[in-house]
Amino acid sequence: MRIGRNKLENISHALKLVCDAKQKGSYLVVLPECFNSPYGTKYFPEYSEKIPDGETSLALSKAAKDNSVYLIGGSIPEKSGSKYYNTSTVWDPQGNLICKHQKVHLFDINIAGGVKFQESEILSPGDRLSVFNIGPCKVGLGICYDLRFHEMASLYRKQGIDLLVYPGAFNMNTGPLHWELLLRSRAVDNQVFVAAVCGAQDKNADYVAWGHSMLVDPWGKIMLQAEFQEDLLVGEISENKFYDYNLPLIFYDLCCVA
Ligand SMILES: NC(=O)CC(=O)C(=O)O
Repeated sequence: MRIGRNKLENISHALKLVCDAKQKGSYLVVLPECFNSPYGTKYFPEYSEKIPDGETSLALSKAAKDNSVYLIGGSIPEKSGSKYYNTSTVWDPQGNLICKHQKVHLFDINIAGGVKFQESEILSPGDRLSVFNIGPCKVGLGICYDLRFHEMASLYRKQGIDLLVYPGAFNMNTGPLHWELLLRSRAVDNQVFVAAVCGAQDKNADYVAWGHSMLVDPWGKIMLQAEFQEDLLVGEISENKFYDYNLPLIFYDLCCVA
């Protein structure tokens, strides 16, 4: 998804994409990290909202209900009391909030000659895992930098999740080297599907996102991949996928008892 400076335009554009995704047969729709705001700590207070009473939450709830889909609303800057969080909300097809994940690992990075970013100068970290069910499919939720921490994915696996979802915003320094590597690693480590959704590239933004949203199967195979620009990817995951490969099935059983 393209993300600009106009919050209302970002929200209404996201709603249109949810509708398009439904038209293409989607049952679960995922938006990128910080989809209502430019990604930058100087923007977070102005674009932040209370959850679930803010305008973005209300719009997401209505979009989930109108389109009868499960909707992972990427993330938005959340204001809660005197604190700010980077927060993802999940809505069921009736428009109810069924899960909320506050980014646990804040993105503090300083690459010489490259990206410098310090989420912790504004944001507070979340302190818990976030799991929800879509019928028999159990989903674990993380946000961007969370995906670097294999321990977190492994804790999700121990809870029996089938799918890990990461709204994200990797950048032009870390994206080319680490995005695909980490997503495929989390999938293979844990024998689960991994879906990660990154905002589209805008070369004029302060923070230039990597794009390349991706769906990976439990064998580490890339099922779907976007490029730099906005795109709508629709894929199907099913338990039968495990039976495509003999070895992972054995590994899957081992993971279950580990
Ligand atoms: N934006 C993030 O939270 C993480 C990221 O861009 C990276 O790890 O690289």
